[in-house]
Amino acid sequence: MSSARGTASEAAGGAASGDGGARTERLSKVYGTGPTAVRALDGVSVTLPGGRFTAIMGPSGAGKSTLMHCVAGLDAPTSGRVFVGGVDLGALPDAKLTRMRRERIGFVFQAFNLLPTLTARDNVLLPTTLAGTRPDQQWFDTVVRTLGLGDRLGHRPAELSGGQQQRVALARALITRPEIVFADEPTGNLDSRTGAEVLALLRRSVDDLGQTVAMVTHDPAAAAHADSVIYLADGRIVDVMDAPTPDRVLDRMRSLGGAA
Ligand SMILES: Nc1ncnc2c1ncn2[C@@H]1O[C@H](COP(=O)(O)OP(=O)(O)OP(=O)(O)O)[C@@H](O)[C@H]1O
Repeated sequence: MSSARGTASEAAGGAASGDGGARTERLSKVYGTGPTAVRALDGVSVTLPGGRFTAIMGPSGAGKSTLMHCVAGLDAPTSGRVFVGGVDLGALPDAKLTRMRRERIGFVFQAFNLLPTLTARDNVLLPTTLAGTRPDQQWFDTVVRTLGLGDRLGHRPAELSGGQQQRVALARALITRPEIVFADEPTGNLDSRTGAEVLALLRRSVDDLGQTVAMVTHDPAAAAHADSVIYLADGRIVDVMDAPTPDRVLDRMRSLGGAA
């Protein structure tokens, strides 16, 4: 299965992309009050289209983490709305929001965040264990095969390389077939070759498994694995680039003053 690739205007929030993925409407987030208040997001309307891989870039303090946390339901916006899979997060009572986060949103972090006492298999299955649901064995097998984890399932995290640990974390994020997977600097702790492998697997989860991925990164080479790149500066979207290449991303980052 191959993903349909949309256009820049879709990625920027123009055209509807069905109920898959996530989108925001005039999202604002202000931290604090009075003269010291910080407007981290300033009216951001963006679509993270279903079945696509979107990178989020921008200089330090641009609002990337805040955007990701608001769309993932980890932080409440000051104003505006967030939809994940067509569901308005702001309209959900706390218990339903928690369930939504657990079952319909996947996370991959720079620090892997695996439980050290559990095997790779039990780490992957943790979201279903916590939810008290039965894992879909066929999907589990597909994810494990796609990510090349078949012969590592009995290992604990300390017995795995960094790249293998990140693959377990990605499998865990995918096990519930979430509406969207958020990856926050997922290659930040990996050497460049292992990082490239993990990025290729994120890419494959979109192309072969039909998943939706949004990744925050400072790395132009990482962003070039995405279908499109959204650039934030001072809490606003300042550009969207389709079919990014490392050179084009680097040029754009330089012009925004955020090149590493
Ligand atoms: N909890 C908070 N309280 C106050 N200000 C905050 C808080 N979190 C973030 N900010 C501010 O909001 C702005 C956006 O921060 P955010 O972490 O979203 O940026 P970022 O683009 O992810 O940066 P980086 O690339 O450095 O991680 C910054 O000015 C930051 O200082």
